[in-house]
Amino acid sequence: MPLIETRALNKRFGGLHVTNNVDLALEAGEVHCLIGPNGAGKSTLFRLILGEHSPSSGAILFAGEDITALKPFQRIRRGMSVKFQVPGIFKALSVRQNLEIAMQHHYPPASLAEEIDKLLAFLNLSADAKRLAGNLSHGQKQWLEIGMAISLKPRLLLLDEPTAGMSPEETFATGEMVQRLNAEGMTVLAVEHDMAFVRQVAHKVTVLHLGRVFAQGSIDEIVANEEVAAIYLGQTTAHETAHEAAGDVHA
Ligand SMILES: Nc1ncnc2c1ncn2[C@@H]1O[C@H](COP(=O)(O)OP(=O)(O)OP(=O)(O)O)[C@@H](O)[C@H]1O
Repeated sequence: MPLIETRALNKRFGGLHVTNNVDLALEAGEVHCLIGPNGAGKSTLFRLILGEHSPSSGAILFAGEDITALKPFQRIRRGMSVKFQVPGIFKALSVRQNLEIAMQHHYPPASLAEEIDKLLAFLNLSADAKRLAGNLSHGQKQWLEIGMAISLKPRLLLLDEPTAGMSPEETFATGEMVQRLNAEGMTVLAVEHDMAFVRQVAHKVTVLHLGRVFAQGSIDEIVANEEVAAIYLGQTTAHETAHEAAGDVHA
């Protein structure tokens, strides 16, 4: 049984058909990346899964249970969590205080400090625990936000362009975090434009185009798909990436 599944999901904004009959299923333990050109409907699909939009028709199932009518907080309670692109951290508080706010009602006082220490280490933020969140680098702010999203140990983590604005090194470190979370059993759905990140983490890739599922498969299948290249990656990039995947350094 998939952990999260959309069935014939549709969303219309007036005359605009933004989500068109989308069937998407993630098995527990999967890292799945959602890609597609601007305006393809990625954010809308995300918000439907999270319950911030209600679909025009279709259903969403979480661990087999129909959650289509549930509010976002009810979905979060069942084990979903999201990190949006714009950090929602408290800039005037320290890194540690930010995590305390996210975690204080969910851990007994005796173990809270230790849990926060573990999370800080995971986020590569131990040395920055006392700094004001507003003074962190862009990448560190994103990691703190990821920390707040994973602090309650969700079963499904939704990431909206987690590496936007990051350096290649920060992007790679973020990919490692996702891999470690996944190794501990977390299922991850990420909207992402950075193909290096997608290649690093994705077990499966879905390409959305004009609100529909346009293609689905492994990253190698996706970059080798010429129709995908035509709508999204650009012919040259796709061919180069396909050659790289084949180990052809002269491409
Ligand atoms: N609340 C809304 N009302 C009307 N139209 C909307 C609304 N939200 C999104 N749209 C439209 O739906 C289409 C898909 O938008 P969406 O943001 O889901 O795409 P996206 O794939 O996430 O794009 P990007 O990569 O640029 O973020 C766009 O044409 C957008 O203008």
